Amino acid sequence: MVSVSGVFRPRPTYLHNTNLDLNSVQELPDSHLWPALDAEGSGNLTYVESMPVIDLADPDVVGRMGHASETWGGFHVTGHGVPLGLIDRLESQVCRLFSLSREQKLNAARVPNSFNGYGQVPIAAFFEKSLWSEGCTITDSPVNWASRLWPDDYIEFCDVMEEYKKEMKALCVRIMWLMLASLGITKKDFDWAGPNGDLDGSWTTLQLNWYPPCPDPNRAIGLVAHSDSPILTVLYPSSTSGLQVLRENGTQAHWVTIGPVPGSFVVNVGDLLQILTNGRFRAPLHRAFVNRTHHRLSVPFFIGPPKDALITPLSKLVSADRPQLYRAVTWDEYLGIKRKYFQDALAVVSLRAPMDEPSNVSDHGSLESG
Ligand SMILES: C=C1C[C@]23C[C@H]1CC[C@H]2[C@@]12CCC[C@@](C)(C(=O)O1)[C@H]2[C@@H]3C(=O)O
Ligand SMILES: O=C(O)CCC(=O)C(=O)O
Ligand SMILES: [Fe+2]
Repeated sequence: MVSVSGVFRPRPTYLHNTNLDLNSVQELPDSHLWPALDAEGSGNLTYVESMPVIDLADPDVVGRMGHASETWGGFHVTGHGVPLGLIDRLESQVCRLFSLSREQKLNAARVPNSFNGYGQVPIAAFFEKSLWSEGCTITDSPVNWASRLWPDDYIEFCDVMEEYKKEMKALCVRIMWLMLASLGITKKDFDWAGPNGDLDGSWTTLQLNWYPPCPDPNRAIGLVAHSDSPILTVLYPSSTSGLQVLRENGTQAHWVTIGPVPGSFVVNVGDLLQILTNGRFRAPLHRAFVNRTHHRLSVPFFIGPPKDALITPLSKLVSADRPQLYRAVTWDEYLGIKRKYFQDALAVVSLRAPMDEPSNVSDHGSLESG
C-alpha cells in the first residue's frame, strides 16, 4: 500500500477537471476511481463501538470531555442550545447553493491562495484522484460572491451563514474551556484567548461540504483521511451517515462510522490543540464516504488562534515524565506546513519523531497490518 509520504508532493500540482458535474454523472469516471479502496469498501464498515455522546448539562461534563478528547479525540455534543430552526435554515441554504448548475457555482469559485468560495477542498491538491465532493469555504463575508450567484436574493444566505458562525463561535469557546479544564488549564494559562477568554481575534471559518450521490460508492471517496489543523472543529454532520473516525486504542486502530445522534454536533480536536496540550488530546484522523442514493451535506466550523499567536505546549503539561513534544508555531506558519506536508505536518513540528519515519497510514487512511 502507498503511504501518505509516498503520494505526497512537496508542491501539489494536480489540476482537477473542474468541468465535470458530479451531480449528473452516471458512471464513476476513472478520475474519481480510487483503486486501493476495493478491499475495504469505504462505506461498508460497521463497528459496534460508538463515539461518546456528551450533554453540556452533564454534571461530569469536564471529566467526560477530557476522557473523550484523550481517547477518541472527539465526541458528540448535545444540550448545546443552538436553535433547530437555524440548523434547518442552514441546511436549506447549503442545498440551495450546491443545487445550482456547475457554471453558476463557478461564479463563486475560490481564487488561488484564498480560503473563500466554491471549489474542491484544499487537500484534494495532494491526490492524483479526485474526491467525490464539492466544497465552499466561508472565512470572510460571502456577500461578494453570493450576490453574484443570486443578485436579487442573497441576503438570507448571508444572514444564515453569519448567524450560524456566531452560534458556533460561542459554542467553541464554551467547549474549549471545558475540555481544557479537564487538564487543569484555565484562562490564566495562555493569553491568545483574550482577557475574558472569549477568543476574540481568533481565526474562524465555515466550510460547506456537499457529497452528490455516487454511482459506485465503494470505489470513490468523499473526503480523504485527514486531521483538522486548527484548535477545534464543531461539525454539523446532517442525518445521512458518511463520517468515519479512526479509533486508536493502544496498538489497535479501526475506522468507526459515526452514526446519527439527533440534535448533536461532532467535536474534533485539531492539530493545534494537540500541540497546545503537548499531545494529551489527539487530533483524530477522519474521512467521509459517499452513498449511491442520497446526497449528503456536512458543515464544519473551524476555530484557530489569531494568525500570529505563538502556539506552544502549555508549560503545565510539560514535565520530566512528559517532555515537550512540539516546538512553538504560529497558526499561519502551521497552515503553510500543512499545505506543504499534509499529514506529516505534526511530525514536522515534532521535537521527537523524525520527519522521515515511515507513516503507517495509507493514502486513503486505511491502516497497514502490524
Ligand atoms: C482553516 C482551514 C482548515 C482547512 C483549511 C482551511 C479551510 C478549509 C479546511 C479544510 C476542510 C476540509 C479538510 C481540510 C484538511 C481541507 O483541505 O480544507 C481542512 C483544512 C485543515 O484543517 O487543514
Ligand atoms: O463530511 C464530514 O462529515 C467530514 C468533513 C470534514 O472532515 C472536514 O470538512 O474537515
Ligand atoms: Fe475534517
